[in-house]
Amino acid sequence: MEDILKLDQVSKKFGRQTVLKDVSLTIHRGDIYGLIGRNGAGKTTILKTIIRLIQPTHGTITLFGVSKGSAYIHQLSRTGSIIESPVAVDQLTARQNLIYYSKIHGVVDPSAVDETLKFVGLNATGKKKFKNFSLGMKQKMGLAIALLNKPDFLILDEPINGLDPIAIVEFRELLLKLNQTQQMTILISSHILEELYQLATRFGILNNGTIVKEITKQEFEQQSREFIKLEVDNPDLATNVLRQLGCQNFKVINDHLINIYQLDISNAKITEELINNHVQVITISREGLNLEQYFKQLIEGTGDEQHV
Ligand SMILES: Nc1ncnc2c1ncn2[C@@H]1O[C@H](COP(=O)(O)OP(=O)(O)OP(=O)(O)O)[C@@H](O)[C@H]1O
Repeated sequence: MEDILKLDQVSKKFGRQTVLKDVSLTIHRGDIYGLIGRNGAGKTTILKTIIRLIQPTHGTITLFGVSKGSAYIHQLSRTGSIIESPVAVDQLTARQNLIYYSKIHGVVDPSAVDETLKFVGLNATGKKKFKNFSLGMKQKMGLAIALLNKPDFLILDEPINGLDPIAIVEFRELLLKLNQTQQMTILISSHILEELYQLATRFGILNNGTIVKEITKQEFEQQSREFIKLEVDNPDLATNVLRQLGCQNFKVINDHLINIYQLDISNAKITEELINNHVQVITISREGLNLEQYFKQLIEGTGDEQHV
C-alpha cells in the first residue's frame, strides 16, 4: 500500500511549550484519515507542519515519498487544504473567486471553474459575494478552491465545525464522493467524533501532542463490538448451559467471567437457564464501546457528550 504521508517522530515547540511530542503517523493512498483530539491537542499544528506553514522542531515529514527541500514544496502542489477557516476574497462571488484562485494556482483547464462550482453546489449563487455567504457556503467555497488543481491529497482542518446537520451531511457526501470516485486521499481533523466515525476509514487519536493510537475503522469495530458480559460462580457449568442454549460464540475470560459474542439469546433467557441449572449469576450486562467512549478511555479525560 502506497504511503501518501508519513510523520516520523515529529515534535514542535512554541517557545517553551511543547505542542507536538514525537508524533508518528502514516496515511495510505485512499484513506480517509480522521485525526481526533480535544481542543488544543495539536491537530492544527500537525496540519500546518505538513503544508509547511510552520517548521517542525524535530522529526521528518514525508509527502509522496519526499521529505526535503524544494522537492517537498513541489509535492505540496498535489495537495489541497483548508486550514482553520476557509479563505476567499470577500468582495468576489463564488465564480469570481474560483477564477481568481485558478490564476494564482496556475490552473490551465478552463472548464475547472464551472465543474468545481457544480461539484460543490455553488453554481447557482449568482451575484452573492463571499462575505455574505453562510458558513456552509463558505466551507464549500474553501473546498472548491482546494479542489481546483485536482489534488491527490486533501487536508481539512475541522471542516464541519459550526455547520448545521443538513450542511454536515452534504459536506460528508462531497468528501465520500471525492474519495470513492476520484480515489482522493483525505486527512480530516475533528473533535466531533460521531461525524468523523461516519466518514473516516482510519483514525489517529491525538492527546497532548502525542498520537496515542492509530486504528482502522474495521479494527475499531472488532474491538468495540457488542457482547454480553456474564459474571457467574461456576463458569464450567455455565458454558455447558450456554451450549445447551445453542450458544457457541463465547470466551471464558477468568474463573468468574465469560464474554458472550452471540447476541440472539436474551439476557433474561440466559439468566433463567443458568439459575435452573444452579449457576449463580452475579452480573449480566451488555457491553461495547462507541468511538467516543473509546476515545475517552484512551485519553482518560473528560468532555461533554458530543464534543471532546
Ligand atoms: N503560533 C503559535 N504560537 C504559540 N502557541 C501556539 C501557536 N499555534 C498553536 N499554539 C498552541 O499549540 C497548542 C495546540 O494548538 P492547535 O491549534 O494545534 O490545537 P488543536 O488540536 O487544533 O485545537 P482546536 O481543536 O481547538 O483547534 C495550543 O496550546 C496553542 O495555544
